[in-house]
Amino acid sequence: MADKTILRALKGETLPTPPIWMMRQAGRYLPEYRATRAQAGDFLSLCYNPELAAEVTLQPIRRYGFDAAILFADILLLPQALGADLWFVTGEGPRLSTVTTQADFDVLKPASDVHEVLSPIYETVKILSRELPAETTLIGFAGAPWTVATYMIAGRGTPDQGPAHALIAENRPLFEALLERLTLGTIEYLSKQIEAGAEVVKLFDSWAGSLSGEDFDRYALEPARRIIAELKARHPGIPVIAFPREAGEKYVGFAKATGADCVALDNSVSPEWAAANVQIDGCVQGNLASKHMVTGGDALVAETREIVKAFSKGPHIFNLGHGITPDADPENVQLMIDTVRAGA
Ligand SMILES: Cc1c2[nH]c(c1CCC(=O)O)Cc1[nH]c(c(CCC(=O)O)c1C)Cc1[nH]c(c(CCC(=O)O)c1C)Cc1[nH]c(c(C)c1CCC(=O)O)C2
Repeated sequence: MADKTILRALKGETLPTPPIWMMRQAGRYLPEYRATRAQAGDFLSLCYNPELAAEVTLQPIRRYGFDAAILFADILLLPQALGADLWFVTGEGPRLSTVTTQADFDVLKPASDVHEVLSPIYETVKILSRELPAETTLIGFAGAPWTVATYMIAGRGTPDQGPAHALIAENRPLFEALLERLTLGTIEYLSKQIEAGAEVVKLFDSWAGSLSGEDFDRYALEPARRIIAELKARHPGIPVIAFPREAGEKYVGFAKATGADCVALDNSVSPEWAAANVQIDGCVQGNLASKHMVTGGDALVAETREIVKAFSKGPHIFNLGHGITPDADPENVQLMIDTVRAGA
């Protein structure tokens, strides 16, 4: 069988129509997701139930025929596997026990111990690799160490990642020890996802944009480089997508410096700029503003066409610039897909 379209794009092939999938494609905007989540009880129970997690992963594939499915899980399961407490407050978001002192750090488990908690996730991957259509690529993922550290240090999401920056200023060795534990844990976690059947893995560094200068290189770029090098040593040829969200100018050269096969772009950079400055090095993914999934109409169509056209001279995977939101209209998703597949 010819390679799946996403794998071809990741190898650097320019396709007549870009393959497409969507961040958070299994999510609350879909009535079938809300029904399965209710059946599971709550979000974390859904993540740790392999049958139901596989079911929600498959829902957007059945409804839309996306070219890729992304494993249904969360970036905060790794801290939980390292021993942090994790819970979700409805309407607010995640809460974790915090790591701000050496004593907090000392109770965390070693990276090699994460599999006990995470084994249901590997089971979900196994189910999916059996049940997905032959043409659909299975993407595994993890949070990048910096982004996961920001949640572990603050115990919640923060607008400016202030607590993590404060820890860097006050106790850099402790911050770096936490980042190191997360780097090793991420390698373990993604390695097992690949062994279970993930064909591509993606590193989500949602808060990379709050790092600047040398801190960006040390805490966003360098951990990504190490994780990618180790994964490729263990699993030769495994493609990796890196998403240093809101990296701006730092998107330039990021793939070369880290060994990533593809850089995912948020919608704060224009597709014309990114084609000239980032896609020259290889595959890019992105970058339609997710607000169009709420507002739809002519603006959605025009913007989608512009992105397809801007990236048409090189390898491109169509996606949003960030996750789809719960208030999105499922019909707008169909309109985006139809527009991409109709060509620019
Ligand atoms: C920062 C972050 C998290 N999780 C994730 C990130 C990085 C990407 C990003 O910036 O969006 C990544 C993530 N979260 C989820 C996935 C599954 C795969 C996918 O569909 O893309 C992925 C890849 C499911 C989820 N993760 C979460 C949901 C919603 C939970 C629900 O059903 O109530 C889903 C579908 C919950 C979650 N999980 C997290 C937050 C802040 C929240 C609450 C915010 C919200 O409610 O949207 C942490």
